[in-house]
Amino acid sequence: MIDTQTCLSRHLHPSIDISKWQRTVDLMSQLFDSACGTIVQFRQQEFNAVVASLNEGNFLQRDSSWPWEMKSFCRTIIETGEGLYVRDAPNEDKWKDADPVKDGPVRSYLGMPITWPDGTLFGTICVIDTKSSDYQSNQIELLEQFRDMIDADLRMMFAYEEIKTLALTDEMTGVSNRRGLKVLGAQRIKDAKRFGLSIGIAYLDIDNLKALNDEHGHQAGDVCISTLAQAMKNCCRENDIIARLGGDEFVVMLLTDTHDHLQVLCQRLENEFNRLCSESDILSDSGISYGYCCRHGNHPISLDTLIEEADRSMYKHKKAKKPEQYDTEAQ
Ligand SMILES: Nc1nc2c(ncn2[C@@H]2O[C@H](COP(=O)(O)OP(=O)(O)OP(=O)(O)O)[C@@H](O)[C@H]2O)c(=O)[nH]1
Repeated sequence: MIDTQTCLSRHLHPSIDISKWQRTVDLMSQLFDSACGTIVQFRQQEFNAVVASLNEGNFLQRDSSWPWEMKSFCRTIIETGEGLYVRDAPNEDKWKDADPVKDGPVRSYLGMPITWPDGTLFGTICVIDTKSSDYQSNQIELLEQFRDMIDADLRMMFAYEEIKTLALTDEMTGVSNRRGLKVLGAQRIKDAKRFGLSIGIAYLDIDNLKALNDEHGHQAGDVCISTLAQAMKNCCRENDIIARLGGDEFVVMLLTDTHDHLQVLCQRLENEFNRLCSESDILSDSGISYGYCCRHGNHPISLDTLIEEADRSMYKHKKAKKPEQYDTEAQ
């Protein structure tokens, strides 16, 4: 999901062509013969100009901000959710004492609300001038067209994030899938190096899931898999990456400063899984095997190698639990 509180002028979104927004506001100032065309985001009690027209004489710059508390035209649009046209602000009782008029150059304002696809307000698109104005209805319609274009871009941004989430998330459990782990994990490896920490991988595998499927049906197996995901969500920190690699195999990737931390975490995960399973008749005999590995961020190592190592460590644990089965298989 998209964070609608992210400042778009400082954190450009890959789905948005900001040069198109810039061209739009430049055109606005030309077509309205105005001092300023701008697209403004409202977030965290603050207004921020995502783009501002580059014409000479524009008093507003990209990334300029002003607070909600200030009496501003954009604030009125956010409060009412409707467009606003003020032709001659110094001569209108309601506007003559507004800060941009009283202490600033603003004489005329035409603005419309821009809406996120979930219905909340993104901000405004506006034409601001240092002289009074008398725009015609087709000019107002033109601004509505520009507004619709920006609304459509925001819909695209939502869709992009939704598709990205779907591509990187395991549908059944809501944790990352293997692709998600690769994308998020690459950043964690960089972080480990930068902060002088170690990367830890814990590898978890459900015991005897096949038998559970055979005895109680595939749905019971699904519940068991989801229960392990839940146990991991309950025990891990927000910054840890939880991923389902496939089937009944999961990993947690985390930054840590001690190897011992991983043993403690795995033990906690096992206890939590057992606790959740003990609440269900079908899952009461379920268990997990785990293994882990840890490498300092300064030692270049691939995520795949770390996962393989943690998998081998898990395999040892599993083999120790049921040596007969694994020794027979090896022969
Ligand atoms: N219900 C369910 N079963 C799955 C899913 N994905 C994989 N499985 C089954 O989970 C089983 C996992 O196999 P293994 O890990 O090799 O075997 P296991 O029975 O868990 O035995 P050990 O790991 O040796 O303890 C297989 O029978 C798969 O068919 C799933 O999404 N849902």
